[in-house]
Amino acid sequence: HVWASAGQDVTLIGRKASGQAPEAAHYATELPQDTGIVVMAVPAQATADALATYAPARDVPLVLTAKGVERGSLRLQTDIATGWETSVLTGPSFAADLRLGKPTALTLGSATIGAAHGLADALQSPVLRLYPTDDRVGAQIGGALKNVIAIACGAAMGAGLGESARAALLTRGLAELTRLTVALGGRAETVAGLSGLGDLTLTATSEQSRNYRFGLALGRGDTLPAGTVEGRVTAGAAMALAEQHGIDMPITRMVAALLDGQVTLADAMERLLSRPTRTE
Ligand SMILES: NC(=O)C1=CN([C@@H]2O[C@H](COP(=O)(O)OP(=O)(O)OC[C@H]3O[C@@H](n4cnc5c(N)ncnc54)[C@H](O)[C@@H]3O)[C@@H](O)[C@H]2O)C=CC1
Ligand SMILES: O=C(CO)COP(=O)(O)O
Repeated sequence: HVWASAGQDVTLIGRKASGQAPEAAHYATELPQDTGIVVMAVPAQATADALATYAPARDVPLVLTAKGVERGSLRLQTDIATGWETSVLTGPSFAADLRLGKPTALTLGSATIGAAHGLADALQSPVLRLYPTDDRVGAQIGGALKNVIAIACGAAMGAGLGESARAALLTRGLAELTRLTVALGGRAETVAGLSGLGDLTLTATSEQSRNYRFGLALGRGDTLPAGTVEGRVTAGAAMALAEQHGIDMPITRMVAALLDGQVTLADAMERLLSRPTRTE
């Protein structure tokens, strides 16, 4: 019951009942009868389990914040949360910035634009500006795939390939996000917004990002950091989705192969650079 806004009572699900960290008190371990909006903040691979454990489907809005594609099933987050009125809150935001009250702008994606406007009004604040959309697919593909591209950008920087190479990976990575979004029924204009370009820019250039730091360590040959690095699983899952839909995603494919140990970083970069050129 944190984050009460516009008269709505918001329940936050995002910590296992056994988690005893100081902030555990902010998280619910069961849904109160009178909840108005449920916000879920668990890793993408834990969404199905967290919903089954803590949140039986209700006739209230559920807002998902996880950024990733489910391993095996290849489901987007909204396809996991069936039985709910599901929305996604996504875009460029480090939790640490939000916590300090620093200004942030995000995308709020719902099944209808009316629902998205209603939730945006309820959840936004003077420092949290929300842009409604009814393109949940585009918003989710941007959020999920930017983590994979951020790993590639971190790896390039860690390997000393330079900022020009990073800019190339970021831009061609954006083209991959766009192709997959359109193939899955989303809109290219969504990818050009906060949930795609915005989040990719943040994540692929900032050492605050866990995905970028993971890539940096990979590129430097350092010990890989532990903790939540969503792009690790999503690289393979997104590649499988791309294959299902006949989409070319060379950077994502190289990250997936690198993480699977099928190629070295030097091989991956060489293969990317030696691809036949085509019109941009
Ligand atoms: N940290 C950030 O700045 C941002 C994170 N996100 C996304 O939010 C999602 C969660 O990220 P973080 O909160 O940073 O991860 P985290 O790893 O810091 O925290 C995840 C929390 O989920 C809990 N959890 C794990 N499995 C669970 C389950 N089955 N049931 C209930 N709770 C469970 C854990 O106890 C932990 O407290 C990720 O998909 C991430 O990409 C999105 C925007 C910003
Ligand atoms: O999603 C995020 C920023 O928008 C957080 O990124 P990381 O998970 O890479 O830290």
